[in-house]
Parts: sequence; C-alpha cells; structure tokens
Amino acid sequence: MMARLTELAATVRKRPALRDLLWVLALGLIAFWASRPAMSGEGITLADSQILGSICAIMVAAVGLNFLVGHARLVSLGQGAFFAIGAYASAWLTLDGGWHPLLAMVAALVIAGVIGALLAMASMRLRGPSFAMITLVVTILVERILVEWAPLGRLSGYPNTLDHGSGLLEPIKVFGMELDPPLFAGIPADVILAILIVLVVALYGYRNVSQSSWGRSLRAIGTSEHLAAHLGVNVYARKVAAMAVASVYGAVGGVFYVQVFAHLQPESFNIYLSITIILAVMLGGAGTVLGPIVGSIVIVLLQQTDVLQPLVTAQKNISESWYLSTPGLIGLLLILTLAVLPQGLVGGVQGLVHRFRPAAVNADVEPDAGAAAPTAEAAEMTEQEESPRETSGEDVLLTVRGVRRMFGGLTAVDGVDLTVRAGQVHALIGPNGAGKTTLANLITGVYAPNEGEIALRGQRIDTAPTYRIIRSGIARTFQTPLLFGHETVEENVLSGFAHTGTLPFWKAWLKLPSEYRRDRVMRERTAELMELVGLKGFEHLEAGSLSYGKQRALEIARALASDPSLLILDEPAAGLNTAETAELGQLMLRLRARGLAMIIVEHHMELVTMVSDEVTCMNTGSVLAHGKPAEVLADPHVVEAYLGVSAVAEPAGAPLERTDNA
Ligand SMILES: Nc1ncnc2c1ncn2[C@@H]1O[C@H](COP(=O)(O)OP(=O)(O)OP(=O)(O)O)[C@@H](O)[C@H]1O
Repeated sequence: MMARLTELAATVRKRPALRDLLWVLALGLIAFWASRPAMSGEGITLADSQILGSICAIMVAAVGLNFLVGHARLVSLGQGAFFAIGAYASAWLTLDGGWHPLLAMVAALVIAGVIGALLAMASMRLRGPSFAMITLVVTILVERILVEWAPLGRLSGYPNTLDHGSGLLEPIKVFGMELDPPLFAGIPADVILAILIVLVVALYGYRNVSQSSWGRSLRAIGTSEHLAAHLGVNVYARKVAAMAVASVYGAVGGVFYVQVFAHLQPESFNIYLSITIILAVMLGGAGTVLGPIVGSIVIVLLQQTDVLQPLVTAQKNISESWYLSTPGLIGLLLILTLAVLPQGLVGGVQGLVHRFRPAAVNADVEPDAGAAAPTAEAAEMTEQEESPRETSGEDVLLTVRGVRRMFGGLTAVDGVDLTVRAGQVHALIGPNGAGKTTLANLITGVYAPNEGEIALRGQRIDTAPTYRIIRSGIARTFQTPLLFGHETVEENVLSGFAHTGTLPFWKAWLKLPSEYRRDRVMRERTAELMELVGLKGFEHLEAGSLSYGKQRALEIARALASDPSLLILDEPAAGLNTAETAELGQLMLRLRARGLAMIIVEHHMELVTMVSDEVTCMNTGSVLAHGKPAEVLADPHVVEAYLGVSAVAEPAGAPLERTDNA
C-alpha cells in the first residue's frame, strides 16, 4: 500500500500537467465545500458569509502581496491602499458612474494596476525601509482621501438608498446567469459562489507565476539585484510589473469586500488592513506558494470568530483588570509563531521536509564519488567533446579598446585593451587591486567606462544595461558565489535560462501548453548541465548546504544555462582545495572543447597555465603584459608585480606562486 502511494506520488511529481490539474481540483473542491452552506436551502448566515468573504478578500490580496514581499523581498505596507482603491472605484463607477457592475470591477482593477505601476516607477529605486515607508505613506494618504474627498465620502455606508436611490440594484447578468443584487448584504449566496470561482482562478494564476521563470526573476531580485541583472532581468521594469500585479490582486480583494459587505467606510481601509494582509503573508510563510493562503485563513478566523474567547475568559478569571483581549492575543500568538517558525507555518513545515529529504533523494549518491567527480557518462561525454575544436580561434568575439574607469580620484582601469577570440580562454591575472574585477564589471555593464569602447561581435555594448549585455550572449560567475541559498540546486540552474528575463507575465500566469513544453526542455537541459559540472544527484539539495566547490560548480552550471558565447569566471578557484581546483580545470577544458570562450580572472597560476590560451596581466589598472601563458608568467615585470620584489633577484622563469587571496 505504502509502496503504491510512494509510486503514485513519484508519478504525479514527474507530470507537471497532472500535478497542476490535481492542485486546481483540490482548490475547486475546497471552494465547493466552502460554498455549500451558502448554496443550501436555508442559506448562509450573514456573519458566516462575511467571514468567508473576508477570507477570500484577504487571501487574494495576500497572494498578490507575496509577489512583492515573499519573492522580490520588497516590503510593502500599502496593500490595504490598493484594496481600498479596488473597493471604492468599483462601487463609485457602479453607483455614481452608472457603469455595468462587471465593467466597473474590471475598471477598478485597471485603475489599481496603473496607480501601482506609477507608484513603483517613482519609488522602485528605493529598497528596504525607504520603500516600506513610501507604501505606508500611500496607505495613510488613500485613507485620508477616502475620508475627505466629498464624492467618495458620499459612498460611506453604501448602499445609501437616500443618496443613490439604489435600494435594490438590478441583478448582474453574466453568461445567462443572474447574480443577486450586488453590493447588497443579506442575499450573498451566488455572490459568494462567484467570488470563490474568481478566487480559484486568481490562485491558479498566482501559483503558475510563482513557479515560473517570472517568479524566479522576482526571487533573483530579492536575493540580489546585481545577480538578477546578470540573469538577463530588466530589474526596474520587472519590479514595476510586480508592483502593478500585486496592486491588481489587492484591488480584487477590495472588489470582493464590496460585494460581501455592501458597506464602505474609510476606517475599514486604514493601516490595520495593510498590516493584516502582510501578517497573513508572514504568518503563513512569505515566498512559499501556500503560505499566504494558509495565513489568510488563520488570521481571519482568529480576528473574526470567537476561537480565542476561552483564552480571554481564562485570563479574566485570574484578573479582571489585567488581561489581553482578542487583538492582543493575536499579536502574542504571531510573535510566538514567528519566533518558533521564522519562515512561517508553511515555510517551517517545508523546512522540516527538506531536512529529512536529502537522505532519501540522494540515497544513491555516494558522498565522495558522486560529489567530487563528474560521473562516468560525463567523462565519456568529455572524451567525445575533447576532439579538436571547431572554432578557428581567429574570430574575434570581444574587443576592449582603451577602456578607462575612475572611482573618484582612483583610476581602477586605465586605458586597457583586450581581445577575446571565439573558443579561447583568456586569463586576467594581476595582484590585488589591479582592476581585474572592475574590468569584468565594465564588460557586463555594471559600470560604464569613462573612456574607451567595448564590443561583442563588433557591436558596441559599453552603453548597454547589464541585462541587455547578458541577453547578447555573455554570462558570468562572481568572486563570492551568488546563489539562492534556500532553493534547490535544480531551481538555481533553472534561473539561469534566458527565459527568466524574457518570459512575459501573461504567459507565466496562463501557463499555456507551450510553457509545459519549455519547462520540460529546460529541466532536461538542467539535468545535462548538472551532470557536466558533477552535480548529478544533488538536484533537490538546498544550494546553501553545498560545499564551496560545489557552489562554484553550480554557479557555472547556472551561467551555462543561458547558452552564452562568452563566460566570465571571477576567481573560480578561490576557496577550492587542490582536488576541486583540478576538477574545475578539467571542466573548463571540456567547456573550451565545446567552443565556449572564457575570461577567467584568477590568481591560481597552475589553473591559468592549464586552461588558458592567452594571458593578460594587469597592475594598478593598466596592462603590464600580454601573451601566451608561459611567456607572461615568466615575464620579470609580472613576477615583480606579484611578489613585490625585483625580478632580477628571482631565478628566470621561476614558477609564480600566489601571494594573495590564497
Ligand atoms: N565600486 C567601487 N568604488 C570605488 N572603488 C572601487 C570600486 N570597485 C573597485 N574599486 C577600486 O578599484 C581598484 C581595483 O579593484 P578591483 O576589485 O577591480 O581589483 P582586482 O584586481 O579585481 O582585485 P582582487 O584580485 O583583490 O579582486 C581597487 O583599488 C578598488 O578599491
């Protein structure tokens, strides 16, 4: 029985379409179960309909906020403001504008999305507390506008039959069905059903996005914007889009609210609403798919039912004057939960599952055999690949001409020339502070040169932003590995595909069949890359749990996922032991054999000698020597720059040892 269940689970895991279908079915069943009291003969009580409606409204707003807070790590205290915009705009357009209610609802979402995007454009250069403060101010501002702007003030207490003559609105007619008068409390049965259907659709799209390359791009932004740009993501545009999407989801919550409560008053949309939504995300587990869903249910039940009443009574029995009422108890429970489970309820459970999973998933991997060396298949692949290279070695891929970069009074790179040919490895060496990393940063657009030109295949790239340079065929790794530490090895490699930067939101949301196909291709390629770099069997481990050597291999696999024509490796051997360095050398030779051009910034001279075709030595920002590895490493000026002593005192051609960063 158990074996069958495990087999079944494995089958489901391997079939994404089946898994997604089961997810939607499960959601649908829960929604159906939740709507039954409302649809039964007697009907749902007003109180229960409002609890259910609140759960739906907070849930949809919370999953939208999760894009910002959980994935992109942009803490927004403004989700309540977009909730309010959705509620008021849909009510106002229906009531005062005389719009068809459905059209008014759609327009309300568009208005919220546009306001969200404009706010993002104005504030997205900010991060951390500054961004949170801006969103807090927006929440307060929106509440004040609702209180003080006369046309909206008239909506308070809606439906106000005296002001609007709208005692009983016409039913909404949709697909031949008639929904009971909208915005009118007391007859909410089919309104609840409609809300549940919209909720299931919204959650399905939310899950699709979270698990897609679009979701990965947000997590990349949350980890490091520098990294995200090097994965081909237009960070600014993606943050604006994420804010707009989150705002629309917030507004959907407001639209739900209006339909269920049929009552608008500004106090319902103050800062506590924003706090409730963000708490739902954090309590459930920011960044997880299920977290905000679970968090919303828990927080609304705690706030709106009397589950905590026995605790209040128990305290009162001890002291009539000193006790915590429901809001105080909710606060205390939240603090305790987050103290025990900092990743939230769902995040905490997932963390536990991960802790026990590696042993099972990697039971077939022998720690040292599988871990330290590429598999036999990879070795075989290597032999085939190490046949003569197809590139001529004469095709110029990258040219750097007279590039200069200054930081204040310091010239970090001073008139450097460099040529990298297709399929060749070009090593950049030089003592600490020579300007090597700055040159790599100039090539990938982190800095713009003050003077000079950089061109890839003859096309100038020195004025292009990083994400465009990456998309034109350059990939890189970093001096200190930049990985998604809490995500699996496989997810890290998947984030390297160009799709992370180019997938449109609507395609991620809808997840059309073409996306399933693309996902399968990316996963197959990911498996090949992991085998190539010696990470086979590590797919499901957390990247942060890998050894330093494996982390560097993972960074290389991720960089290779974009299928670059030039790979820049910044000190790939730093922190590796001798065996790991030798393995890295073998990997680089295999990549070179495949025709991949590389720039390697490195201090490890054995590795440089082993893999490079040309070497450029920099010192104090300038090129000191350039040529074949043996010539450059034996150059007395290079020896002197490294050892800090006159080369005359050294025996000619003495092997150069690293003196720094060992
Ligand atoms: N963003 C920056 N702002 C100011 N100074 C910088 C910046 N980046 C680099 N520098 C300076 O530019 C010089 C060159 O630094 P760079 O990191 O390029 O050297 P490097 O050759 O890569 O050294 P290492 O081998 O230690 O990595 C150093 O003096 C450094 O302090």
